[in-house]
Amino acid sequence: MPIVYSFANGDALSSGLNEFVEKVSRDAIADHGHLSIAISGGSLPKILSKELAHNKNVEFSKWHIFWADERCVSHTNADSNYLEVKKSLLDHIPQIPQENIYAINEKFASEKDAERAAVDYEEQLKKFFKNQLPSFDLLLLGMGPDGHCCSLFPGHPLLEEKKRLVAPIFDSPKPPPERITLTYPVVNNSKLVVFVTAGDGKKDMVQQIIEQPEMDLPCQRVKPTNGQVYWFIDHAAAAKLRKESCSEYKL
Ligand SMILES: O=C(O)[C@H](O)[C@@H](O)[C@H](O)[C@H](O)COP(=O)(O)O
Repeated sequence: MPIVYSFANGDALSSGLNEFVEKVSRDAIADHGHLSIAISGGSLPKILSKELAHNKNVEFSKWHIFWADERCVSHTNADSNYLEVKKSLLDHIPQIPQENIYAINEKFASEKDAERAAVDYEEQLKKFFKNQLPSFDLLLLGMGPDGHCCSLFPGHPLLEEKKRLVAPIFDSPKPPPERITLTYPVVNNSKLVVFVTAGDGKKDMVQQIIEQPEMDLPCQRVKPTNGQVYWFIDHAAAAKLRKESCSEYKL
């Protein structure tokens, strides 16, 4: 069962998330010397970085940063998830070694060659995870208004992908159409998955995902084999949830 934390507003949400990520980072570094983290696009990078970008208690030099999904555009294009994380987070944290930042191959992305970009990104994962099925310490995901996460959209054949670690998508209903995405075998091998979403526009979908598990929406397929799912949301996004669906926030 996912654990849902609802915060009074956007600032409180960023603050709770910052504390949580600091703890996950400390625990992972104490356990195996680094934190492997994958981050989605959308509104997440801004919510995440608001406090985290200035957090002096995090050993960022031990971070390895990946993307949960990425759009096939150049690194300087406004649609780039890499650019968004760079601007909001990485540019403020010089301690993260450049070689620990695993962006999509810019050549393939600029050429909109999602197939080669996906193969290349899968190679990056295999290298880092020493040919084992990747198991991120922390996967941070947004939730789309249709219940998608990463670039895994309702009814799309990619929901059934079992072999590839990273898959191309050419017909994303959310623009731009060409993207790459982690697949469920990787998503569900993560140690922790945290969904982050905010705002009134998300309240119906949050309610369906948390309280109507039979709907089989992409976010509901996120069930890590050996990991926990958390939802960090604001009161506006939680407005239609029953009180019992939310837990009291504690570290
Ligand atoms: O690159 C992307 O488009 C995504 O990674 C996508 O999965 C996003 O996280 C959700 O669509 C939520 O986006 P919002 O938080 O902006 O609604």
